[in-house]
Amino acid sequence: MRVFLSEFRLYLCNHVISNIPSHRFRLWYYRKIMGFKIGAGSAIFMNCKFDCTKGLTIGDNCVINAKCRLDSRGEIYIGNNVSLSEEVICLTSDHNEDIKGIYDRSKKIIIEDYVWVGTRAMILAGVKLEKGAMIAAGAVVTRNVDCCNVVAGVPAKQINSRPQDFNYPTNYKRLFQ
Ligand SMILES: CC(=O)SCCNC(=O)CCNC(=O)[C@H](O)C(C)(C)COP(=O)(O)OP(=O)(O)OC[C@H]1O[C@@H](n2cnc3c(N)ncnc32)[C@H](O)[C@@H]1OP(=O)(O)O
Repeated sequence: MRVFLSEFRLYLCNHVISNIPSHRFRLWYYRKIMGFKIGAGSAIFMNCKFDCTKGLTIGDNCVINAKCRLDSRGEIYIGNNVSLSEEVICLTSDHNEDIKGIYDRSKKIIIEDYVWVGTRAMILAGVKLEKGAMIAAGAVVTRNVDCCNVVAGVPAKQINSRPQDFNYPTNYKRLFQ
């Protein structure tokens, strides 16, 4: 019964709640029913998917754009003023290839303040994106990214760096999105 209720809560989250065009209602469900910690002024746009309850912390004034997948089985920590573009994937769990059979392992993802992640980028388990890092569209990030570095490609490598100017607003909400 416990497993059924837990799976049903996740089903509702990913297939019903995520389709409701109300930021306020979705945030209520994510905070109260899913147990996510979400700061003031942050928004999670429609059709985002999650792999479990709890394990997700999002700071203030962040935007998680539509169709992102946040797998918080190994915990995801997101600081303040972070922007994840559409269809970004953060994966904290995989299988340990060194052991015969299938053995799950999970590692925490940390995304610090003012990080911007481009569309369809993928952040893998154990990665830390330091303050102000920028991830190009479509990058697969397998290693930590230093403060203000811009990385692109598969696997992601540094292509540039950006100025440490963090005095800009990052949060916004759009109707019916
Ligand atoms: C919040 C929102 O929803 S915003 C909407 C979402 N927008 C996006 O996802 C767009 C993300 N933007 C990008 O990916 C951009 O390419 C940026 C910001 C990462 C880099 O832009 P710039 O600094 O102008 O880089 P620039 O275009 O000069 O390219 C530098 C090099 O990196 C390469 N490069 C740039 N972007 C990428 C990419 N996504 N993947 C692979 N290589 C890339 C370029 O080909 C170039 O290589 P070269 O020097 O060998 O020719």
